[in-house]
Amino acid sequence: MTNQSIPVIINGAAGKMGREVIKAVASAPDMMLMGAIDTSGEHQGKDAGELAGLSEALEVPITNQLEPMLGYVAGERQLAPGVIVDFTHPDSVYDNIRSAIAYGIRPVVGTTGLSPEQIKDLADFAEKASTGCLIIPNFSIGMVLLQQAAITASQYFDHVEIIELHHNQKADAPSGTAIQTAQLLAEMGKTFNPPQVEETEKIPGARGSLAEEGIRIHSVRLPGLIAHQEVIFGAPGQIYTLRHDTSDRSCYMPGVLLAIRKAIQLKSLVYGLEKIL
Ligand SMILES: NC(=O)C1=CN([C@@H]2O[C@H](COP(=O)(O)OP(=O)(O)OC[C@H]3O[C@@H](n4cnc5c(N)ncnc54)[C@H](OP(=O)(O)O)[C@@H]3O)[C@@H](O)[C@H]2O)C=CC1
Ligand SMILES: O=C(O)C1=N[C@H](C(=O)O)C[C@H](O)C1
Repeated sequence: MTNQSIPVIINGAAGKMGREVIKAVASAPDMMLMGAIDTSGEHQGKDAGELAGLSEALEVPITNQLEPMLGYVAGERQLAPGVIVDFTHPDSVYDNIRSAIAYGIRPVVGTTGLSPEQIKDLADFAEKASTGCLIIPNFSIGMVLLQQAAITASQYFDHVEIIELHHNQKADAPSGTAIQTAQLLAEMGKTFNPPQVEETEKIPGARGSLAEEGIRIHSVRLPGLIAHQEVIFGAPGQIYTLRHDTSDRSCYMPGVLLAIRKAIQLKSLVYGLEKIL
């Protein structure tokens, strides 16, 4: 660790993703973990390293004091610019990002559930503050590749639906990844799924949620799942299915570390891992 190391705060440190990020940051030679924030009552004061399952303590206690931590890292002028990684909850992520930018700490955000209006507002705020901010709906390289394949396929198929499948602790639906995938296809400039018949939903929601440009998203929540997505294209006589499966949350860590390194170079908001690869 040197003064050139990137100071990192993890918000949501006691959660499923937060614990993975603790391990990843602790093993990155160019980063130092300076703070571990979590509102969960049962973990206050515990050592972040021990909570994440490391054999040695990191001497970084879990605390719920976000603003004092932002102020402390912002005040460490001899260090590189600070970064806060956010894997918390859709209800708090907007305020977390605004607070971090106000202190000049760069947010790297994995938490989903932000509305397009909130993302626009945050982009304006980051631009005015000349502060880097990354909002990444999915940090896995496999999902970026799936989305690129889907963009290619969408040039040749007019019919497509998305199925996303997640563990049943997930707060938001549809997933941030499915929404982003639909947005990327919608940017191709065509309307998908022209109606073939007049449909009636006998049970509301049977046909899933209607995202941009006629693309439907179906959300499955079950114990035993982690994070999975299918993009299914159909045409007369053929089906083309793209599928990504997460079997371990460590798959997100190369993307998280890349985003932390990128965040200190940026002066505005970037949305999507594909923009920094
Ligand atoms: N972009 C990506 O690649 C990925 C994104 N995600 C997203 O990340 C988010 C977190 O996922 P996951 O780790 O599975 O969720 P968890 O519920 O396991 O972890 C979230 C943690 O944050 C805590 N928390 C909640 N609110 C706050 C707050 N305001 N301030 C600080 N801590 C808070 C929770 O405490 P408590 O339990 O007490 O509420 C919990 O410990 C979700 O939005 C998920 O969709 C997940 C995986 C990959
Ligand atoms: O909650 C999760 O687990 C995940 N959330 C993100 C999303 O909503 O897309 C990313 C990944 O699917 C895992």
